[in-house]
Order: sequence, then structure tokens, then C-alpha cells
Amino acid sequence: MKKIILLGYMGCGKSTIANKLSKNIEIPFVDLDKKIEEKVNLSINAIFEKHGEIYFRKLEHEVFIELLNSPEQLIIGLGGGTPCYANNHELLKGDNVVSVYLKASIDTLFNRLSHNKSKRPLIANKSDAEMKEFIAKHLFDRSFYYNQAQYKVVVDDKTIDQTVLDIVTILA
Ligand SMILES: Nc1ncnc2c1ncn2[C@@H]1O[C@H](COP(=O)(O)OP(=O)(O)OP(=O)(O)O)[C@@H](O)[C@H]1O
Ligand SMILES: O=C(O)C1=C[C@@H](O)[C@@H](O)[C@H](O)C1
Ligand SMILES: [Mg+2]
Repeated sequence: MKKIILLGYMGCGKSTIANKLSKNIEIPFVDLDKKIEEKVNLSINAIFEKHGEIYFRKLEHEVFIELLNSPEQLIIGLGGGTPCYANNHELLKGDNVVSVYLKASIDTLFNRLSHNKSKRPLIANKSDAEMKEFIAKHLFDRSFYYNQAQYKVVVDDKTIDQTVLDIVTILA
């Protein structure tokens, strides 16, 4: 059974959409960030603070591989940066996966993230103006990796249900 992988920038809705999709198609959802937190018994913030980003990226790669190799049918919600490190983007193209990039505009991301940045160490300490600039540059740098996904779903101005339906259509 193919693994279903959802990817995209922080705040594009991976966790929200994957939870709903999981109920809809009755396939379990695993959030890579949560799995990493469970494995080392630390929050993502604490991993960044205690061990630094390079350690986090190694761990992220290991746990991603473990999930891909697990025997169950799964929906895997990646971290925002997962496709951009350790050649993880190559894993989005395999025959054993269906990968979907949830594509959100800078404005959508800014609006969603500005209410909810404390658990996201890369943006936690930024002002609104800094954050908008950061998202714009970061998204530009990361787009190459996100675009390696097999499918792309634009999420701007869509309800959660609409986006879930778009993915169900891809999977049909
Ligand atoms: N139509 C929508 N689709 C998805 N999420 C939405 C929508 N409208 C609002 N949101 C909100 O956007 C926020 C970000 O969503 P979510 O946490 O699922 O993103 P994420 O991609 O998992 O982020 P991260 O990479 O940081 O884990 C949530 O607060 C969610 O409720
Ligand atoms: O965009 C990123 O690089 C990140 C996104 C989050 O999902 C976490 O994986 C972590 O905060 C790093
Ligand atoms: Mg998430």
C-alpha cells in the first residue's frame, strides 16, 4: 500500500488537512513532528534549543525513513522543512508513495502563522513585518523542493473540506 505524504510550508495546513483526510478515508495519520517529539521525548522547540537544527534534521530524516518503511498504510504529514534537507525530496518521487504539496500563498501563510507562532522555532521571535519578509524569502528558497511532490493542491481560500476533497480526488 502506498504511503500518502502531505507536505508544504509551516501553516499550510498539513496537520489539519491530514487529520480530516484520515477520518474520511479511514487511513491512520502520523505527524512527523509529533513522531520526532515522541522518539526523543522533547518538544520541537526543545530539540532546536538543546541540540540545534542540524541534529533535528538528522532525526527528522531517520524518522521519515522509519515511517516510509513501516508496513502499515499511512498518511504522513511532514514537517515544513522535511523535503528541503537530507535529500528527502527524492523520497517524494518513489513508486511507493503518493506525495501532495499543499501550496499556500505568502498572505495565507502569514495570516495563519501570525496567530500561532510560539511552537514554531524558526518564526517564534519575529515581528509581523519580519515574518512576512522571512516567509517570502524562505518559501522562494524551498519551492524547488516542494515542487518535487507528485501532486499539488492550492489551498488558498479553500475550506478544510474542499482541500480534503481535492486530495480524495487525486487518490481515486
Ligand atoms: N482552510 C484551512 N485549511 C487548513 N488549515 C486552516 C484552514 N483555515 C485555517 N487553518 C488554520 O491554519 C493553521 C495552520 O494549520 P496546521 O497547523 O495544520 O499547519 P501545518 O502545515 O501542519 O503547520 P506546521 O508545519 O507548522 O506543523 C491552523 O491553526 C488551522 O486551523
Ligand atoms: O519549516 C521548518 O523548517 C519546520 C517546520 C515544523 O513543521 C517543524 O518541523 C520545525 O519547526 C521546522
Ligand atoms: Mg503540523
